[in-house]
Amino acid sequence: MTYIDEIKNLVVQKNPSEPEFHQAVHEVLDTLRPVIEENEAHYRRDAILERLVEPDRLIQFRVAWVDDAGQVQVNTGYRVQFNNAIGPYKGGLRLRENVYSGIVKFLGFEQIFKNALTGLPIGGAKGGSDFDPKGKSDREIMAFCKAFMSELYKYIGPDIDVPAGDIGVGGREIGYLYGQYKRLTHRHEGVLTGKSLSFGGSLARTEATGYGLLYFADAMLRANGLSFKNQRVVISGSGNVAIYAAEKAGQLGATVVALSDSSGYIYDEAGIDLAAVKEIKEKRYGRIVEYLDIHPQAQYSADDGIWSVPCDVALPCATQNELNLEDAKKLVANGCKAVAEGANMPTSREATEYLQEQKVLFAPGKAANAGGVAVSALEMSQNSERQVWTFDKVDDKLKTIMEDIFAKSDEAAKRFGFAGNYVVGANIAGFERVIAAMQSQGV
Ligand SMILES: NC(=O)C1=CN([C@@H]2O[C@H](COP(=O)(O)OP(=O)(O)OC[C@H]3O[C@@H](n4cnc5c(N)ncnc54)[C@H](O)[C@@H]3O)[C@@H](O)[C@H]2O)C=CC1
Ligand SMILES: O=C(O)CCC(=O)C(=O)O
Repeated sequence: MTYIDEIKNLVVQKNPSEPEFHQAVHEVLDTLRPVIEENEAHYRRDAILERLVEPDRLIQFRVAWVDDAGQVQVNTGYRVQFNNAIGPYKGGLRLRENVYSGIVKFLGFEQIFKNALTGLPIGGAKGGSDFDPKGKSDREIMAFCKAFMSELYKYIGPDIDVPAGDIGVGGREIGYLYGQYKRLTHRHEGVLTGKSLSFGGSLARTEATGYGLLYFADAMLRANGLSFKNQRVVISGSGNVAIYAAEKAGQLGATVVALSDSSGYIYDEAGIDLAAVKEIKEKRYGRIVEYLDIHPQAQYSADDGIWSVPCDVALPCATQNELNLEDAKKLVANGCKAVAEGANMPTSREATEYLQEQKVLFAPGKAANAGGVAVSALEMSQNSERQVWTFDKVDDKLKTIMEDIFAKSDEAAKRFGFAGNYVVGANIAGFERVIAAMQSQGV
């Protein structure tokens, strides 16, 4: 059995019933074959892969809070501090009913490579809870966030572990979490990113993941003789990543015709009115179907069929495994030329392989959505120097970082004979940086 196959089996055996974690590890390890085969003897001696797939620690805790009816509710909180070879642990917090250790571990594992690709000093982590924010009052959200931070604060710090947002965690939640951290520790410091501009947030962090996705996708299109000009774009989700991906797509000359949420999708042939979506999602915390109240000419489908909408470029920006083989076949049949992942692992492995076989350009999430965490690292820099940079300064740096990630992924793919396979390129480029740091620091 090869070293890689041994480790794949080990991960399944040691982490039973965690299919998302297995999926993320298997996909990465399989693409690393050429590097691992070249260095197998000393990687085995140093147990490099065994160390890479075993988190430094997984913290799990009870979160008890009181709902509006006076009933005590109990959720489970998690933080996986996966690997800090490159810098302090860094990665978001997800609030969603399906969060459990397998989701947190898959996200934390992906985050190691993503953060390495940014070139900035940040290690990999992720966390969250099975709390479902849908339909909760503002007071309930605050009560939950305070209870969550009352335990998490013991394990984090600006040079230890710096959480941020992910699904269900935006500026409002980061504010409540930060307030509780400050109350408990008596310290005003850069312990979270994605903060409001009024207390240490960075300009352009809100836009960063979506804008960064478009900077990466644009670099990929241009390298292949294409561009966003006059292209039809379909984007899943309508949260932070999707909204700002749509905004930048419009600025690059494309027309976004569809967006979704977990209940269904809207299709607007004239191009989605983003101001309306922002009003519904960022202010009212409403559902995407409400778009029809403002634009009755648009169509709404209460299903997950968004990938049947014809497009030139597809940007999955909602959640893991939301684009499967059947969806990929529909995209190809409709002439889709490129898929770029704004979400983490949104495309199933079979769908990814099918798209690549069909010569659809494919940008993997851990490279293409790294703009959010990259600007989070820039927020940490601003907090450390007690400075606030302009929007343009942060946005320029973001663009440079994303173009650099594309160049690194492209170069690594070519170096190992996989030109144009950005999945292989991104995994190898991220792996090389993490392994170099781990080896320099000994066991
Ligand atoms: N916020 C960030 O900076 C970053 C987020 N990501 C990833 O991007 C994805 C989206 O995150 P955010 O936009 O931050 O979260 P969000 O909570 O702001 O938005 C998530 C959106 O996806 C929709 N959604 C969830 N499940 C769905 C489904 N099965 N089908 C269709 N829509 C669905 C929700 O209704 C919501 O509109 C996640 O995979 C996250 O891990 C990746 C990098 C950074
Ligand atoms: O900004 C951050 O630290 C985390 C972003 C994140 O969770 C992600 O890249 O998936």
